[in-house]
Amino acid sequence: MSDHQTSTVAVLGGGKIGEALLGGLVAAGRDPRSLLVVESVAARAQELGSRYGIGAVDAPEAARRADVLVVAVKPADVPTVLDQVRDVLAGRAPGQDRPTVVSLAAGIPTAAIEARLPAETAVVRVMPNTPMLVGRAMCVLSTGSAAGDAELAAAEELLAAVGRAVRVPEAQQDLATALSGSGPAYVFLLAEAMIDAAVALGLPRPVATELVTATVEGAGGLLTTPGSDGREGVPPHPGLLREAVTSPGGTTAAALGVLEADGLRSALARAVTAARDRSVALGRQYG
Ligand SMILES: NC(=O)C1=CN([C@@H]2O[C@H](COP(=O)(O)OP(=O)(O)OC[C@H]3O[C@@H](n4cnc5c(N)ncnc54)[C@H](O)[C@@H]3O)[C@@H](O)[C@H]2O)C=CC1
Ligand SMILES: O=C(O)[C@@H]1CCC=N1
Repeated sequence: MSDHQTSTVAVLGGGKIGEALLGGLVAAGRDPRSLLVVESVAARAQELGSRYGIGAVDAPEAARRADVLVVAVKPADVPTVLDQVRDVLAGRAPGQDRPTVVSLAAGIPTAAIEARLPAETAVVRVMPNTPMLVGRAMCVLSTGSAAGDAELAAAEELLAAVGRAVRVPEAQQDLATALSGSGPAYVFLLAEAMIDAAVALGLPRPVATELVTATVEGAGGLLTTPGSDGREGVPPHPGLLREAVTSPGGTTAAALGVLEADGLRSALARAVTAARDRSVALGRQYG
């Protein structure tokens, strides 16, 4: 990969996560002329072009021009899209010239991607999440067999522009997918349910929405601010933050009693397990 200021990043698949990456990079100040999108729905490619000033090309052209080739299609479409770039990649020498392939696809192991590409292609598997669009991504990275420190560091640097990036052993990727990849949806469902509950009790929807979204943002701020639970040198503990809200005999205790009795905690445990298992199954099916 060449220097990040001049490198070309091509995204294969301009859907929800492709847009989150492209839009997030542009919002972070990256020159849109260094970004390309490959999108099979022409109207969608046009939409991304007018929204972010990004050029649309076909897959072989992307493979010719890219320093980083991002795979952002559904797991079922990964084999097709890799087949579309394989011959061009084979014509570029591994190492400095051949692009690093960064896959965002849930469940698909690096070994399965490598098997569809020319030998020695550097592959980095990443599980991002949609807050990338607003520079608040959690990206979890692992390397394939041909990706060295340089490729991993370059991928990390690219993704650090749109949020946080951490390395994990690939064996942890399915669980990371269930936590941070799918996790925003759990929070959105919680927010939606809280808003609907308040509306049912008579609060106007715009007021309920403002109260809930500010509460989620504020709670996130406490969870991520060192020392917010009164302790120094360790990350804030969610349980201590929750205790601080819960007055003896008060309103929060009344609410938490219902949530515990209705099994919220065990439902979340089963939900994360189901997401992890689905990630493993996607890898078996399409990897
Ligand atoms: N949506 C999310 O929150 C996250 C998604 N992912 C992963 O990102 C990948 C994409 O997911 P989404 O963006 O949600 O899906 P999506 O369906 O919104 O986007 C996929 C896009 O790829 C396009 N496409 C399909 N085949 C193509 C081809 N051969 N050439 C060019 N374009 C093609 C489709 O037209 C579509 O616009 C999946 O593998 C998913 O597991 C990972 C983390 C989070
Ligand atoms: O639902 C999915 O399969 C993708 C992966 C993580 C978030 N969305």
